[in-house]
Amino acid sequence: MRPEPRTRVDVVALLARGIVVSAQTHRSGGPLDDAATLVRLALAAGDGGASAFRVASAHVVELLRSQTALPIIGITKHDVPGYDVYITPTLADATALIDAGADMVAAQAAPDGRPAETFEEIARACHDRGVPVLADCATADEAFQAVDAGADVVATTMAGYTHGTRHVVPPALDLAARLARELPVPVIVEGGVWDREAVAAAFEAGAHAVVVGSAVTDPERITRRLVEAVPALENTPTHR
Ligand SMILES: CC(=O)N[C@H](C=O)[C@@H](O)[C@H](O)[C@H](O)COP(=O)(O)O
Repeated sequence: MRPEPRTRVDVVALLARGIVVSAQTHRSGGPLDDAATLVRLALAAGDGGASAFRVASAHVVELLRSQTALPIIGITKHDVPGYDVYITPTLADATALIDAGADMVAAQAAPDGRPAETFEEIARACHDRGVPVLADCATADEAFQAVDAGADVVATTMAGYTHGTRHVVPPALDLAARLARELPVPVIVEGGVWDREAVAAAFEAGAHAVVVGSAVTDPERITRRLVEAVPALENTPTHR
């Protein structure tokens, strides 16, 4: 369901004040590690009001594109030996996502370098195709550099997940608030949003949109969280 052509500005505007649902395989080889299943998860989230989707791999983008006109943020995830960057590390990854119909490409800010093209080169190539780029960042410095390199949007995705930010417990609302104050581009809160309070706090911090993944699309974690809340036997009321 290819939408009418959208400008970069249109795509960013379509995300405003929405919940973007990230439908990704959370465990490789798990029961949800299947493109058609992930697309159904995304579409169900769309029925619940998701304003856009974030999905991984050109194949999933293509399948989802055939069934929705809502904006799709595409990523690829793969390890590159010798580098920390794993979210859309190369231009070939970005190009494949655009060819598959992604409205926006998300790529990780990589302060320790990328295997081939720079973030700036990837952003320029996406812009040449009319596609905006989101920078998945861990720190304010990464976000500032990404914007200088052409990022249309920044997200707090990596805060708490890189060597230097292990102390951060997502959602990284302080980071989001600082970025919203200091950057000329919209800021997305992504990572660790599990409840309505976190959604409200993210928008309070100045978020343009909020990306929610596991809390919607990872039944293993959702279930484990509830299972862990079962009281120990001695605290359980006795039934006769
Ligand atoms: C750090 C990293 O690799 N984050 C990934 C980015 O695509 C996904 O694994 C997350 O699920 C996504 O960011 C949404 O976050 P949460 O699942 O916490 O709502």
